[in-house]
Amino acid sequence: MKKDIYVVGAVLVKNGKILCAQRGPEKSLPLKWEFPGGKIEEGETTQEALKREIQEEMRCEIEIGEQIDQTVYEYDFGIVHLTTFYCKLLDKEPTLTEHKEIKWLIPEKLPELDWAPADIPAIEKLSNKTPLR
Ligand SMILES: Nc1nc2c([nH]c(=O)n2[C@H]2C[C@H](O)[C@@H](COP(=O)(O)OP(=O)(O)OP(=O)(O)O)O2)c(=O)[nH]1
Repeated sequence: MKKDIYVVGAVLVKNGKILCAQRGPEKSLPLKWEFPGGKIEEGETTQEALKREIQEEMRCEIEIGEQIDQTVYEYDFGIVHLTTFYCKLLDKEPTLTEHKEIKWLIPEKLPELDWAPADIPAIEKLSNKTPLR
C-alpha cells in the first residue's frame, strides 16, 4: 500500500501577486512548480507545520489566513494530501534556500507554469478568482 503524505502549502500574496516556487532538479517532481511548505510532522498542527516550513525554506515569518483547497493526489511515491492556505509575509522578503527559482505572478498567469499535479485544483481556483488584495 502506498504511504499517505500530509503536506501543507502557503499561497503567499503580496501586491496582488502569488509566490510560486520551483523544485530543484534532484528532487522528486523535479523542476515542477509548487507552493512553499512541506510535510506535517507528528505532533504538529497544520498551521505550526506551515510556519516552520516557511521559516526553514524561505527564512521569513508569515500570517496564515483562510484555507483555499484540500486535495488528494496519488503519485508513484505515495499519496499526497495537500492543504493550501492564503498567507501574508510579516517581515522580510523570502530568501531562496532549497528552491531553484521563485516568481511572483498574478493569479491569471499561474496556469502558465508546470505545477506539481496535486496543485492543479488550487491553481484552477486561484486563477478563476477576482483580483487578490
Ligand atoms: N511543499 C509542497 N509540496 C508539494 C506541493 N505539491 C505537491 O505535490 N507536493 C509534494 C512534493 C513532496 O512529495 C511533498 C512535500 O514534501 P517536502 O516539501 O517535505 O518534500 P521534499 O521534496 O523536500 O521531500 P522528498 O519528496 O524529497 O521526501 O508534497 C506543494 O504545492 N508544496
